[in-house]
Amino acid sequence: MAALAGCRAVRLTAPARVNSLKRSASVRQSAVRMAVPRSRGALSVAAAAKNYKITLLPGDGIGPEIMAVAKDILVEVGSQRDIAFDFTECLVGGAAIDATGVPLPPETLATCQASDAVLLAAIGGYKWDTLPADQRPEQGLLGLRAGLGVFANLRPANILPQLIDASSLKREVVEGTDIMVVRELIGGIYFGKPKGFGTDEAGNRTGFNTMVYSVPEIERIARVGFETAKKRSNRLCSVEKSNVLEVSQLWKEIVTKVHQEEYPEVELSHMYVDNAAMQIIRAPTQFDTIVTGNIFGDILSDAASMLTGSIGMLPSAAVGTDGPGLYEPVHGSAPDIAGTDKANPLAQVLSAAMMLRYQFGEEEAAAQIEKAVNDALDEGYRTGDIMSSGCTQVGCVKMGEILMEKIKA
Ligand SMILES: NC(=O)c1ccc[n+]([C@@H]2O[C@H](COP(=O)([O-])OP(=O)(O)OC[C@H]3O[C@@H](n4cnc5c(N)ncnc54)[C@H](O)[C@@H]3O)[C@@H](O)[C@H]2O)c1
Ligand SMILES: CC(C)[C@H](C(=O)O)[C@@H](O)C(=O)O
Ligand SMILES: [Mg+2]
Repeated sequence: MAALAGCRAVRLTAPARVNSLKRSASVRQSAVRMAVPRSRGALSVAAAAKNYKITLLPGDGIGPEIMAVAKDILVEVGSQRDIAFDFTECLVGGAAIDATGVPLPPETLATCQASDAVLLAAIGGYKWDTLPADQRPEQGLLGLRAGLGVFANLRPANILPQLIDASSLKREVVEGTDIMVVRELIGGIYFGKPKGFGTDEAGNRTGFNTMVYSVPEIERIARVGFETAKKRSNRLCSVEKSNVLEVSQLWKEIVTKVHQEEYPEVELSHMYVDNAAMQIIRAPTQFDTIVTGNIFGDILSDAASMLTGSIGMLPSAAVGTDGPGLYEPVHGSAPDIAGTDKANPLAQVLSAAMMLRYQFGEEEAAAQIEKAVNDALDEGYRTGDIMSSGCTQVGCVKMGEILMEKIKA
């Protein structure tokens, strides 16, 4: 491909297999029809049975360290399964600001939009913290989510038995936790207008944002919530603040309508967000699937992450009705440990597994990666954030090597 400013093509192709029939292009799938891959190409013969175009966005802080691990794992799994990945690395966030002056260069967005999936690490850091809000690295991430139309963010928080002792809560509280937060990702207070700074009648400076949702925006995320719940234990909890906010009153009304008209078989409950934050800590196993708005989902998914031992364990998938999804850890760029080889790469690696499963329907490849993670934990390997007594502490690079051994075994 032609070199784009801020983007670098890295072609990593699996060994040739002559005479193999293949879907020549990659497969995509929609948010709601996640289990049903849709072929975009005709049958033909080529080097690898499948070829997926992936944009890699290492970003800032620990991003490049954890992305390196995930990329190596993908290449190895791909070569074992006759899958070729065409990787293109692009700049986003602070790295893009430094190189181009903006957090989301047009080349980066165009490359992401033209790919089959986007794997992001994290953006942000101290260096850019003093920039005006509209020029910060975080705007790159918001622009990317909006530009890809990925309105549904699936953030699973399930406790792995090996990590129960790494949770800050008691074993009997967290054991059995398996929550899926379905967070609306491209609306609500993050994107509502008007927003900005002003002056009130008394001459005081003000800052303001608008939390707004339209009926179609609520309907589409509600459907993802119900579909997700149906594939799990058929229970959906809609979280809002309808005792105070009009936007939440509409949210509750529309979720209830979609339930009655389209998903009466799913058990629906409603909860105020402040209570939900408390209940997630008090008794997390009461939750199965949660559907909520942008900012509430941001906060609740960080809270849920600590049930599992560390935010360094939690992957996520952001999907729209069609086109490339965005796969990223729930955590940020962890500037406090960047460059020290202390980062836990597992959320990034598990995000790559989610990409294989949700975007491409590569269930076996995804499960192979998840098993490698499980095996490494079973053998007692831990990064610092999930360390418990009796385990072996390793850095990011070493954890990557251990995963690679498991994948190759
Ligand atoms: N999706 C994203 O790119 C994303 C998400 C959240 C925050 N951020 C940005 O990241 C920067 C730092 O934000 P923050 O400190 O509030 O949140 P953070 O998630 O980066 O870090 C919070 C704490 O968790 C630890 N941590 C996070 N990920 C870890 C990992 N993989 N392994 C080990 N420890 C890990 C960090 O060391 C830190 O102590 C900010 O600029 C913020 O805007 C980006
Ligand atoms: C960095 C920030 C814009 C982002 C968000 O608020 O969505 C982050 O906290 C997340 O959870 O992905
Ligand atoms: Mg967050």
